[in-house]
Amino acid sequence: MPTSAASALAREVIGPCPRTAAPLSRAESETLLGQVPNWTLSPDGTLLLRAFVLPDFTTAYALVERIAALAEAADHHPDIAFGWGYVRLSLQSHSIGGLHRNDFIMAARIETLPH
Ligand SMILES: C[C@H](O)[C@H](O)[C@H]1CNC2=NC(N)=NC(=O)C2=N1
Repeated sequence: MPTSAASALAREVIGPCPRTAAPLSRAESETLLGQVPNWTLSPDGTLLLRAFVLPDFTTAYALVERIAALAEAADHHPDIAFGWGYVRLSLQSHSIGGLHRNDFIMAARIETLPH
């Protein structure tokens, strides 16, 4: 179950991310991670990562489809790798080469999906 903090984050609006916006600092990202505890930061702090372990290929693909629909609705898209029994996600705000609050909102929305 998502935490209530994750649910609140999931309801925030994903807004524009100007190229001039500063990426979140590691400290800011670590604070937001508290609201999406299944996610981790890449070592350089520029990516927000999540791995799902699933029973088989069809279940993994079904989750990918749900994530893709959410991403299209939000116009904010994770990189997705999947195969038999796994889905791996990587989020970044490409225009700034790092993390923005939008990435954490998207992560929280993904946590609301059944899996
Ligand atoms: C024009 C369009 O809004 C942008 O290319 C969007 C699309 N989806 C995106 N997804 C992600 N994860 N980061 C982005 O910077 C991004 N930019």
